[in-house]
Amino acid sequence: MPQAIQTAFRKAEKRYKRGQPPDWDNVVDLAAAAAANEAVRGIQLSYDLETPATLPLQLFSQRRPPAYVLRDHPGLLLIPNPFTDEAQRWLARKCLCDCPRPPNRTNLDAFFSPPPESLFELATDTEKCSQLIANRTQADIQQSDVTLPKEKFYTQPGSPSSLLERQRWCTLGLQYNWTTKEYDRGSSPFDQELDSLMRAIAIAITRPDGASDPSSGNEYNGNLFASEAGIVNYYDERATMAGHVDKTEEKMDAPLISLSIGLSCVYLIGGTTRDTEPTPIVLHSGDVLAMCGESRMAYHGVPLVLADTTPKFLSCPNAGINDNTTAMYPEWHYFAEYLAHHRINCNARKCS
Ligand SMILES: O=C(O)CCC(=O)C(=O)O
Ligand SMILES: [Fe+2]
Repeated sequence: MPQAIQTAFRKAEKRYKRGQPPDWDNVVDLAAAAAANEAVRGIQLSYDLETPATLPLQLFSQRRPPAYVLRDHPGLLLIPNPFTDEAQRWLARKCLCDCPRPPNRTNLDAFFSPPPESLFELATDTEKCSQLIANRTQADIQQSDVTLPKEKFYTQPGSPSSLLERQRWCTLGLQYNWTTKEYDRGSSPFDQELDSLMRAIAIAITRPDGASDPSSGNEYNGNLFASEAGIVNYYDERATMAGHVDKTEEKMDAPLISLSIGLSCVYLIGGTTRDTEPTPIVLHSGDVLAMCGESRMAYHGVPLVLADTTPKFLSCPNAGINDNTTAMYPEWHYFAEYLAHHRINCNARKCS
């Protein structure tokens, strides 16, 4: 048996494998019993979560929402859903329509010529939904250094909805180059509204000057934060993300800020090697997770997405009927259908 199989992280991933009864012992679920769980400790945010004036809606339902750190994972900070329902709908739209389009890249770019619109918009536009998107030639694919999957799907033109099912990630801002394993400089601007949201979080989690108790494990001054690179991950109910460390950024002192929308999942946070026993956490729609300080170097992954867990204000076809988003999204039922069966994760990093 290869060594990797036996690590504590790998064993935990197997405990949450889909299709078997999950092992809920010791799972940290802040929505269920935060105070009762010894593995977590409540902390006070040092600054208010303030909606940036440039954004078209109220993002946060509280200025100082409860926040938590984990006893065994210094620097990992969790804010259970601080967002208004309207803000979650706005974020979902951003991640589905604005982010996965050129010049940002997606996992499908190696196989299909990316259209100017997002696949979600094409798949839900009654006039455009049946158009086919051209696949790349075998020569293009060989040049791009990716292995052509065995599936026949990747060798013929695809409909927007069939491609949307296989859209797994898009990159934001500086684009990660999988060949050189570095970021390409100045490749595309980071969405300004998303950046201002991420900055608002970075500021709120900053430790106050001179505080003697480094309670959050975050030493970084959030006023210096800027989202330079990021990823939007799209998970269907079967998707997982294997344990890894995000360490390609030149400097790792700034927090990595990560948001969840849609289905809940089990998230594993471990240590700097796979041999550290990870702690399983349930992440729900709207939860904010910040990997600060030493947790920035920690193994983490998503072994399980939990079906039937999307909140009604996202999965109900006429959600938001009474708020400002009605005008923005008259066709919410398309989003509702997607979000009922997917989890979206959007994360931002400062690299320099
Ligand atoms: O989906 C998540 O919560 C984790 C995503 C992640 O670790 C990454 O994109 O590097
Ligand atoms: Fe990651």
